[in-house]
Amino acid sequence: MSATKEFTLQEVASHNTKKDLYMVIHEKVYDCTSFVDEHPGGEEVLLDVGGQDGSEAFEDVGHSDEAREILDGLLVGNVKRLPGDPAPKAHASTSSSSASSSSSSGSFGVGLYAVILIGGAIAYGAYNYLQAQQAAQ
Ligand code: HEM
Repeated sequence: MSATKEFTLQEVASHNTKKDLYMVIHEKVYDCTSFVDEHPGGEEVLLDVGGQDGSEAFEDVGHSDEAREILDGLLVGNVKRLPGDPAPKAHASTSSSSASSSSSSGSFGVGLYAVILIGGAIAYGAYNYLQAQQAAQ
């Protein structure tokens, strides 16, 4: 396997049909033609990103290690960025979105505790008040 071949984005973009399907994932070029019919997620999603950068789509699904091994087998080369080409897609989106979702669930947990504590304090205060009222009679 020659993984040293370089493809420009324009070259990758010309391989965008079911019978000839390349895609870029994390700056590497993969020939997915033989895999289209076998993809457990269906051929449609692969054709959608055919000839383009599928890094985000691939990572958003949270593919398994097995999927990454299959990907390794489809490698045909590296991306050659020319001046004026769009910058590589950031990989950070998955980690930042998971961080923000975990922090928001964290603050929900704190809010829940606050509601329980304040509710408890009010109930305790009301109980004491009623006791004092009864004692005064
Ligand atoms: C050549 C690149 C790709 C390979 C080798 C690949 C491989 C796989 C494999 C092996 C699975 C089974 C579950 C797993 O092991 O994670 C899977 C599931 C899936 N893939 Fe991909 N995939 C590729 C690209 C994509 C892209 C670009 C998308 C776009 C959204 C996608 C969407 C999905 C979805 C939605 C599933 C879940 C199917 C289900 O569980 O019903 N895949 N893929």
